[in-house]
Amino acid sequence: MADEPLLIAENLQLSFGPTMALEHATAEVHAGEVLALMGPSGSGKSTLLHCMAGILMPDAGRVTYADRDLTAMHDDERSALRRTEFGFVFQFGQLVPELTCLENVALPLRLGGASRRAALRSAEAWLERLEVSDVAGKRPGQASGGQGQRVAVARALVTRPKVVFADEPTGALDTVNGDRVMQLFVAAARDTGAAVVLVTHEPRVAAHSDREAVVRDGRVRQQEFVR
Ligand SMILES: Nc1ncnc2c1ncn2[C@@H]1O[C@H](COP(=O)(O)OP(=O)(O)OP(=O)(O)O)[C@@H](O)[C@H]1O
Repeated sequence: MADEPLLIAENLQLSFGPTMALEHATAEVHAGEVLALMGPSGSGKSTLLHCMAGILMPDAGRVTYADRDLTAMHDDERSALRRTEFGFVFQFGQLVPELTCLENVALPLRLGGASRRAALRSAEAWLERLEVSDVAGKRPGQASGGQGQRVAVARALVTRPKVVFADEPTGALDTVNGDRVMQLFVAAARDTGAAVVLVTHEPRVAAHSDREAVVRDGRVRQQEFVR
């Protein structure tokens, strides 16, 4: 693990009207590390993840990625950085329903300028790695929840992002399927060297991480090493 954190959130504050979602929240993740953000419902986990990913802008505080201040960038620059350096996995996959699973995984590469052939070849390899080659030609609606989440993981990793953000990635799955998705997800992320920032309520999901940070009342109350 590198000494310097890859991504640092410092003293973030963010209010939604009267609701103080983040109050001096501080967290960091190193390259290749899996960080789990735990904590009760409404404590600010998702808001913190969205700020770390440059999707939400804090009212105060700073997010630094590879020595670049995300909070000081123009929107275009931040969007470009999200597209090229970050990957995302959410609870319900958010795959494009009209495309096949294979086309869904190829899409980020196509948007990045890859040829159709190269993108599909790479997507095929990722589906195989996530053990869902059998749904390649199916639309997401024809795949099971667990298969859909594996496809979503493949789509998030296909561009080899430096950081993958996952918000309750197995929240809609049963324990067995959820565990398998987490195993495959974390193993694949470790292979590519990606850092993972993961929001979860479930200790068994967090058990796949290297480190846990507990979010309470908009602050990161405690960080502990799982391994
Ligand atoms: N877009 C929004 N508009 C208004 N309030 C919001 C918005 N997003 C979050 N909040 C509020 O901010 C607080 C933190 O929400 P957040 O979703 O970050 O918590 P969480 O820990 O991820 O919760 P959960 O585990 O239930 O998803 C909550 O009080 C929530 O109601």
